[in-house]
Amino acid sequence: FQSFVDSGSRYFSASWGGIQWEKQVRNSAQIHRSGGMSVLVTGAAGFVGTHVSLALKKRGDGVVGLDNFNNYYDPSLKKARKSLLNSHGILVVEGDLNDAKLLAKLFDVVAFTHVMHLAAQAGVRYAMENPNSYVHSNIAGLVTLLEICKSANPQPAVVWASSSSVYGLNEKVPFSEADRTDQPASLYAATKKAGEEITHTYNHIYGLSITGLRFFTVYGPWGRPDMAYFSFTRNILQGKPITIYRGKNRVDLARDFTYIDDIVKGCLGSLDTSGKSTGSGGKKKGNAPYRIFNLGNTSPVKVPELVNILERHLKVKAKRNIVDMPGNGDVPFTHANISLAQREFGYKPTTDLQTGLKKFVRWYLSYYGYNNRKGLQ
Ligand SMILES: NC(=O)c1ccc[n+]([C@@H]2O[C@H](COP(=O)([O-])OP(=O)(O)OC[C@H]3O[C@@H](n4cnc5c(N)ncnc54)[C@H](O)[C@@H]3O)[C@@H](O)[C@H]2O)c1
Ligand SMILES: O=C(O)[C@H]1O[C@H](OP(=O)(O)OP(=O)(O)OC[C@H]2O[C@@H](n3ccc(=O)[nH]c3=O)[C@H](O)[C@@H]2O)[C@H](O)[C@@H](O)[C@@H]1O
Repeated sequence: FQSFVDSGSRYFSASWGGIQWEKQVRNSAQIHRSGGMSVLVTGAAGFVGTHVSLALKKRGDGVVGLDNFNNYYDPSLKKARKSLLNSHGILVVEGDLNDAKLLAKLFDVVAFTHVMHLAAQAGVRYAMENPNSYVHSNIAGLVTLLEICKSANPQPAVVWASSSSVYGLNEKVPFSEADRTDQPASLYAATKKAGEEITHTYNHIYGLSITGLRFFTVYGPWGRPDMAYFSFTRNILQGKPITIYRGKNRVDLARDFTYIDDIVKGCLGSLDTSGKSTGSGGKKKGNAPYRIFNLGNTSPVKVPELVNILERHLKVKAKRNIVDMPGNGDVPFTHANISLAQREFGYKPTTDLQTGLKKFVRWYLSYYGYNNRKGLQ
């Protein structure tokens, strides 16, 4: 097959199909532990997708990845993550969520027990530049995927990434799952909130087991170059200034930065407790779980403090340019109440920002070849 799909910002082609391809898909989905699961991981070449795929494979679950390798940020980093996954026996199929034929084919080849849906247009501020990419991946792509899941026989359980940004202008802290989420501050947040409601209808009408995870600003090795901790590191090392946003009345912005390994544990815990979908072939036969969990660190840190920590690890002073928050969709602070996830599957983050950034910096220096330069070890 040759499929041509609109990935939001460009057209590209991806080859799939054929006996050889099907064999590769089946091999990758093979389960190597009793009671294991076969998981379709969307966004597998992304930051979180790579880590979750590796963790699933490591414990003996079958994993097939899907990613469109779009150019929102450097696709060569996505290709490098794909190579890492390949070296662990994980196939990443190149294709778009909106390619219903490809998705149907994947479900023909493998009876996936679970879908870990992480593919999305991420990033809060980019929504002002390219709003349609959010509609394409986070709304249209989500519906295409759910349509396939609903009709699959057996139906998989779906665990997917929502976002802490759904709390929007909510001022009650810490953020709890029962709090208001009807005042989004960005189109990104609005599409994630829409995702929570769209998935609810598929749970209600078709009996799909749904778990939405509200991740709080995730960071770590193999991370996303568009995020502050990553772009600050790049600029500090290159001697370029960094821009630090400041809130109303000169109040520092703060985030509940959460280390990737803690997020991975939360994803696996969610998959393990997701229960079963109850429908088959598009018909509901009983009620299935619909759950939403915060996955944060419960320990917010101000952005200037994030920069202090990076300076210490990099042993380089940042050139700080402090400006008022430009009304670009950012919220002033985030802070997760994680008691629900703690109760349901023992979620307990263990990595503080200092420790997590050390691991990130070590990876960054090695990946970008800084290790042989003086003063950076
Ligand atoms: N990293 C965070 O801080 C954070 C916080 C909250 C929520 N999230 C959510 O978690 C998920 C993973 O985020 P991430 O940080 O790994 O982002 P990421 O951009 O690194 O990963 C997403 C991957 O999805 C792929 N993708 C995008 N649109 C696609 C489409 N239409 N079809 C197929 N593939 C597509 C991209 O190529 C990318 O590799 C996303 O849903 C994101 O919105 C992330
Ligand atoms: O938790 C979430 O739901 C969101 O977390 C991050 O969004 P954000 O918290 O904005 O993460 P960064 O882009 O890394 O920004 C972190 C902080 O640094 C600030 N910042 C960012 C960029 C910059 O140049 N300067 C700056 O001060 C931001 O205002 C924010 O307070 C991810 O980018 C989103 O995809 C995700 O959905």
